[in-house]
Amino acid sequence: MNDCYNVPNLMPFELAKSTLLTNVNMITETEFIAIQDADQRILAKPVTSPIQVPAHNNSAMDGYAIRDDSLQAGLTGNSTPLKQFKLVGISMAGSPYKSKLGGTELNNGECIRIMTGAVVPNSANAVIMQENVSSQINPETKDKQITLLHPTKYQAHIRFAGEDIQQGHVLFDTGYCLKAVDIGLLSSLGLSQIEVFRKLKVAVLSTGDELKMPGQPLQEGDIYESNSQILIAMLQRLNMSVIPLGIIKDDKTAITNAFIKADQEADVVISSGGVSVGDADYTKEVLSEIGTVDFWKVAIKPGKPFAFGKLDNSVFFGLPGNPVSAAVTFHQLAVPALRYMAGANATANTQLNATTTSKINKKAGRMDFQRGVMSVSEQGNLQVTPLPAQGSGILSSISRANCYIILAQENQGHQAGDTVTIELFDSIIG
Ligand SMILES: Nc1nc2c(c(=O)[nH]1)N[C@H]1C(S)=C(S)[C@@H](COP(=O)(O)OP(=O)(O)OC[C@H]3O[C@@H](n4cnc5c(N)ncnc54)[C@H](O)[C@@H]3O)O[C@H]1N2
Ligand code: MOO
Repeated sequence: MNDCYNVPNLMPFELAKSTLLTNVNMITETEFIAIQDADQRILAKPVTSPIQVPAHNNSAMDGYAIRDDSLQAGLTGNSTPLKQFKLVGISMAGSPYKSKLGGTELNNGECIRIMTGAVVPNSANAVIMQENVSSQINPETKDKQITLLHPTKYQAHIRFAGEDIQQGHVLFDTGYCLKAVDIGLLSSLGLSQIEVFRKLKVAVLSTGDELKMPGQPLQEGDIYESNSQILIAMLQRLNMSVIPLGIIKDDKTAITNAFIKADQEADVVISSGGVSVGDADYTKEVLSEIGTVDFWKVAIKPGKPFAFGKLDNSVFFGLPGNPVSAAVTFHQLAVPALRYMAGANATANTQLNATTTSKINKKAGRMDFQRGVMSVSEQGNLQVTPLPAQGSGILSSISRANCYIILAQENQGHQAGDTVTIELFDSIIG
């Protein structure tokens, strides 16, 4: 029975997480990059808008910009239907209206043809969709004119200069992690480069004599390596520079040499396996000999034998070998620290209440991150189905999950129908 209730010296999860954050440093080096390369990069300086957006009043519709001095703010439908306007010119996107004499404004009773996005003259006080007018030649003056088929509102369909972003406005603070639409926003401000923190360099290695890379034949007792594949994928989603160091044998000298090499190349070294108390578990021993162990063993399940420490130049995370334990400890403990080191603002994953559809087994002693499938019941309520296989070696179970069921350290399980806390998988693990 692997019951750790009576095992002393297990650090509570929240304390482990906060200890990690207070024992790592944020990188200071920054670089200028093209905005096309800025997705998921972390800002090293706030971004302030150099211009106002939109730069000019412009039309939200294809149609006609009119000047009707009887239109007023706050009144609706106050332009008489069948009112007529003399057509004096055209404003296209990128080519504003100019009269034959070079004027850019309208007189009362005049209109121009206008396209979506084209500059609206300051003197115009509404844009009319072309579907809502008829156009004809004035029989007396022979001028081209339009007739409004419906009343219009004051300033209808005009997008105003600066209504999106004011010049000088701080759009993003230091530590903001840019996403795809933000790149478009930066481009809309005319910014071609931004200053970001350089990428964090993270070395990943797996320890274990039994481990083989996919593609190699398995001898008796061997298994295919999976932890580093999970970690590398998550690090890539975090947009960090990964240094893959492969599989290291359960040999103290080999592990020592691998840790020293990793420390020379990376800001962070992450190993998995060999961190428990078995005869071939050298991770913690080597860490204490060539670096320091800040803490070892956390009161969480899966992932109890998690080690955190420092090497000469880098921070060290020793993850347990069981694949689910490695994935969960990386996600729950290492990721917040890595994000902080990379310069990113803290984020919290979404936690919700849900009804469990089946019994949840749990002994007091360690905080559980059970794996579940969140869904919406026929009645429209949030529910969670705990996955039947919660073993820390069962990868297929976490692969099917879309959330954690979070059970506090002293919690002793639940009956079907109870309300539990779930945490939705984020884009790093999910
Ligand atoms: N006497 C005790 N034994 C164990 C304890 C304990 O407290 N006392 N803790 C258990 C818990 S909890 C965990 S978690 C594991 C963690 O052990 P290690 O970190 O030393 O991991 P290993 O023994 O090296 O491997 C465990 C398991 O995982 C497989 N593995 C390892 N690396 C990989 C990899 N890269 N890819 C896929 N699978 C991997 C390995 O073959 C083992 O099956 O210790 C318990 N024991
Ligand atoms: O219970 Mo271990 O912590 O298997 O992951």
